[in-house]
Formats: sequence, structure tokens, C-alpha cells
Amino acid sequence: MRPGLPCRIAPHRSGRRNRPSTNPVEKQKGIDVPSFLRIQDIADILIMTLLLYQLYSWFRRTRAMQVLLGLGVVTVIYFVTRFLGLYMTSWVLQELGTVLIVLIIVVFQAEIRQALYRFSLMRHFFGSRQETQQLSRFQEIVDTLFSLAKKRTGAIVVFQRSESLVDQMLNGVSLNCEITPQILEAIFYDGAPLHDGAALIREGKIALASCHLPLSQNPELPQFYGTRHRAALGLSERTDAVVAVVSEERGEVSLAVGGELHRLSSAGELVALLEELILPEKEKPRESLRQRFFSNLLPKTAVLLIVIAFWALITSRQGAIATVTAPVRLHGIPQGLVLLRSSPEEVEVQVKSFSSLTPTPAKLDIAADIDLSEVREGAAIVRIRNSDFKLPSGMVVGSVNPSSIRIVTEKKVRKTVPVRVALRGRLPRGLGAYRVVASPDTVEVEGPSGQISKLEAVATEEVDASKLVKGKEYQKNLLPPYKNVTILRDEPLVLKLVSRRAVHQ
Ligand SMILES: Nc1ncnc2c1ncn2[C@@H]1O[C@H](COP(=O)(O)OP(=O)(O)OP(=O)(O)O)[C@@H](O)[C@H]1O
Repeated sequence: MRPGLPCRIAPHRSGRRNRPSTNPVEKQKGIDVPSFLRIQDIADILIMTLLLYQLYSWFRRTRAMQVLLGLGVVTVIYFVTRFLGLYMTSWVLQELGTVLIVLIIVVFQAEIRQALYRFSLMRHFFGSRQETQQLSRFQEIVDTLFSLAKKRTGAIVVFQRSESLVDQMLNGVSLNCEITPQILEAIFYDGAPLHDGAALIREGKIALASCHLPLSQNPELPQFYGTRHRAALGLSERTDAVVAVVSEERGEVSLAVGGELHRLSSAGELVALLEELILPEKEKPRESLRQRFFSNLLPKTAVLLIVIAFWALITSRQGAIATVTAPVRLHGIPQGLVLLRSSPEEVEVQVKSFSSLTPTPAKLDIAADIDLSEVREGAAIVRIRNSDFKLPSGMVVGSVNPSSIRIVTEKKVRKTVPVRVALRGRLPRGLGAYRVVASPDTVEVEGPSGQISKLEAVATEEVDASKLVKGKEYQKNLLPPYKNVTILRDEPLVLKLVSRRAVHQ
């Protein structure tokens, strides 16, 4: 929630290329909803719905969800107050939103890290490999859990799946030993040093024991469940781990998955569940796209409606119209033509922004980029189209004044003309028999046929004749005779004194 306060276009500042006109902003009366829905808008809504739903499913049963809901309510109130023009209230809410976001980041670091981890595609490459779980061990583990239940010995066994549990399982003792009923019983034996806390099964081994898990804050959990069950549930809310828990008090076995606790009546039921949940993805019957689409319809619809409401609110804000002065940039003139004149050099363009997310028109580098590739020789009027202005999404051109430009083009020709050495003053005494010559003494020029036909010579930069010395060479550039005439030579010419007699010979 960080859109800025209602924007106004800055008054004219000299030196800017796009200058708002003297009456820069005219606020439209009433609400201005775009009359059509573009493909980009639908994509916009769908992408946000997908992201928001994903966010919802990650945080669904965590403490962070309550805070996110609170933040959502503040955001809605902010938009309403802004829409109604309550500037002070909306400003306070905006600042509050910033503080809340910082607080959320600080308080829910672990949840955010886990959510980002889930989001990261890299985990598919670097995540632990659940394929190595040894399915044959399930029966042994489950039998041990039910045997512990019979003896009223409490236990928590965590089965890691694809997500890392490093941030969630704290203070564990590293074992990395084989899974056997004897070791499992020894770990959870009441009075044994590691019996408090949870054991972690990872890659077919007992990786850790006596781990501390995050507790669930779920208020709907019945009172008779104590911290052991809350710990199992807490981990399953934050990660994709499957957690089996044995109750010391009631002698029952339960399984926590995805923030839900299931009581199990038989060992067979638990084995089947574990196999289904921990089996490698490829061996599982895949959910069809249709099934995935239609599952959890209620929250999905709610998220979609929220996104549509926000989208409408953002895009239907009072449309701002601004008139800016944009330079005319001409390009694509055909090879055989030269542009002699064009006018005007700037046009007034009325830009309309639909969304509060778009920048103010005055801050944009707007120019009319006009393509001249279709023009023919002579005078022509070229219409300026709205597509000649490159504007960000959410902005359209209202009108352009004038709506066309006048241009004059002429055929481009080439000609070879003599070089004239531009001398200032006289040659030093004693050099009367000499004259200054250029090498080469002709040069090729290109330009509009009218100017080229009149052109008889091209002059060099001026040379002070009194300073010339016999036998020395001087480098000088040629001066373009007209604006549209190009001299087809990049290097400077060489000037030197040559005896008149030698020249005549
Ligand atoms: N955060 C935790 N992480 C892992 N294990 C925990 C955690 N908190 C408590 N435990 C385990 O739970 C035991 C206490 O269980 P408690 O009686 O409070 O829960 P319960 O859900 O009622 O379980 P039970 O039905 O077995 O009595 C502790 O001795 C410890 O082994």
C-alpha cells in the first residue's frame, strides 16, 4: 500500500522538454472508467489473483494471516478515504501502512523466509530428495508409533518432504542413524535424554532428535490438545512436512498435514496416508488441471473478487488530463530525398491517464516520432497519429494540436565541385611567384538538387596568407555551403605553397 498522494502536474519550468501548457491540468468531472477491457488488464487481474491466492495458501493458518488480514482492512479503508478525497486520513493510513509493513517483516521473518523458499524454483534443484525415503520403513515406523501409543509414551516424528525445515526445527541433536524400532523407542523412552521434542526423518534416516517445533496458534484446536499436538500442527502449518504425533495421555496416534490434525484408528490407515503423502511425485496419480482449478473454489472466488475490486478502484480514479508540449522528431526519410523544411517543430498533445499508477504526463519524455518513409518529393502534409507517441500503459493521447505537419523534400543529388582556398591577407614578401593550392582540389557533395545545381565551389576554413611558409603543409577543413548539403569527405585537405610556374606547367 504505497501509492503516492493524489498527483498534480508541476508548473512550467524552463529547460524542460515537455512543458505543461499554461492551464496544465483539467480534472475530469465524475468517474472515468475505461470503456474497454484490454488483454493486458485481464492478464493483470489473473496474475494478481494467482499471487494473492498463493500468498493466502502459504499464510492461511499462520499468525501472519491475522496481521495480513488487518493490513488488508487498512488498505481498503485507505483507498476508500482517498477516493472520497479525505487527504489527511488517507495520508495517516498510508504512513501507518508503511510502519505495518516494516513490522510484519520484522515479526514474521521466519514465515516470510519459508514463503520465499516455497516460491523459489531453485528448491526443485537443491531441495532435499524425498525420493530417498525408504517406503519399506513406513510399516516399521508406524508399528513402533502404535506400540509407543499402547505404552502411553508420547512422541513426535517429523517426515521431511520437499521444503527445508532448518529454520523451523530448533535445538535438535544430530543423529543421522538408521531407522529401527529399537532406536525410535530408545529416543522417546520416558526419561531418556532425547525424549523431549521431535525426531526428524530425512532421506531414510533419523536425522535429528529432541527438536523444538513452532507452536500452532489455531484457536479452534480442542483444549485437550496440549503443546505436543500444537507443536506438530504448528510445523505442518508452516511447511509441507508430515508430522506423526503419539499422545501420552490418550494413547492415540494422529497425523498433522497442511495445518490439519487427523486422528488415526489403525496402523494400516497411517501407512497408507504416509505412502500417499511421501511417495515421489512421479508415482502419484496427478491431479488434473480441471481438478486443481475447481478445488478451493470459495477462497479463489473471494480473492478474484478482491483483485477485481482493487483493479477497478485503481483504474477508475478520476482521470487526469494534461496538455504537454512535445517536440516533433522526424525519421525514416527515403534514401533519394532530402528534407528541406518542416513545421511546426513542437506540437501540443493532450494526454489522459486512467490510473493512479501511471506517472504524471509532465514527467514523461513525450515526443511525436513521425515516420517519413512514405513521403514523395515536394511539399506534403503528414498527419500525426496517436501511435506516434510512446506512452506507458494506462495513458492515451486525447488530441494533438496541430494534427499534422508540413514538410518540403527535394531529390538528393551528388556533384563534384572545385575547392576554393579562402585566403585572408597577402602572402609574405618574396613569395609573389607562389600561390596556395589544395590537395585534392575537388570534392564530392550531396544535397537537394536545387542547391547543388547552384553550387560552384566549396570553400576551406580561412587561412592567414601572411603566416604561410614555403615548403610547409597545412591541414584545413571544408565549410558546408548550405545546411542541407553534405561534403562527402571526412579528412581535412592539405594546403601548400606552389610556384605559379609549376602550376602552369
Ligand atoms: N515446541 C515443542 N516442540 C516439540 N515438542 C514439544 C514442544 N512443546 C512440547 N513438546 C513435547 O510435548 C510434551 C508436552 O506435552 P503436552 O502434555 O503438553 O501435550 P499434549 O498435546 O497434551 O500431549 P499428550 O497428549 O501426549 O499429553 C513435552 O514434554 C515435549 O516432549
